[in-house]
Amino acid sequence: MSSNWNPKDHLPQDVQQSMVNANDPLAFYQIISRLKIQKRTGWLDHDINDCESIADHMYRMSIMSMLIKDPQVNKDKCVRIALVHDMAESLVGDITPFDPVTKEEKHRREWDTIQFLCNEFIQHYNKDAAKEIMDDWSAYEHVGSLEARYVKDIDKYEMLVQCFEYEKRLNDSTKLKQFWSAVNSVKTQEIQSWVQKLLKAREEFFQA
Ligand SMILES: Nc1nc2c(ncn2[C@H]2C[C@H](O)[C@@H](COP(=O)(O)O)O2)c(=O)[nH]1
Ligand SMILES: [Mn+2]
Repeated sequence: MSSNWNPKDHLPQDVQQSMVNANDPLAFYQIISRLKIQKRTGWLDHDINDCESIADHMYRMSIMSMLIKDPQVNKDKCVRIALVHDMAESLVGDITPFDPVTKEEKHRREWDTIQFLCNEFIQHYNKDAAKEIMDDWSAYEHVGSLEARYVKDIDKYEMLVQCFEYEKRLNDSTKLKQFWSAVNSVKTQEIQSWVQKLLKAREEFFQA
């Protein structure tokens, strides 16, 4: 059953729709600044309070996308998809698979939010950019292209690299074990090869 959750109710205090100015994209930039501040819930739920932000996660994903070797893949498209895929979390927040929000409700909130950002903010300044961002976000959400498939895999891989970094800091290979089930979600051969190398590095670290 969907709630009455609405993106308009979650705008930052200093940003209102009334501030939208066709010649100034500032209001949108103030909304997405939330991504730089909002920490990733999965780590907070495991008491890692000085953890990465949503923007940190998307930044490293975009760099990882630049290193894809598969000649069939448009890497620039992957970089774009990586940079927009969690943009709706600026208003929705970072919902984990363990939060009491159904997949359908999470999708509805994120879909309503990306539409809101594109139609009520970005479009007034740059119509083409609004369409491109909407298309790139939708490609990720529906895994609508080979590029989206790679970015879905890199989303999980980046999380696992971050997980290993926290495990090394804590010198603990059990506290964050839950995250490693994501290994099975990685479908492309190239990113799966990155995952296997990561698993080997983790095994060696905790065997030493
Ligand atoms: N507690 C867990 N949290 C998890 C797990 N897998 C992902 N997550 C977290 C990571 C993010 O905070 C959030 C969603 O990430 P997206 O990049 O997909 O938006 O969910 C897990 O196994 N356990
Ligand atoms: Mn993500």
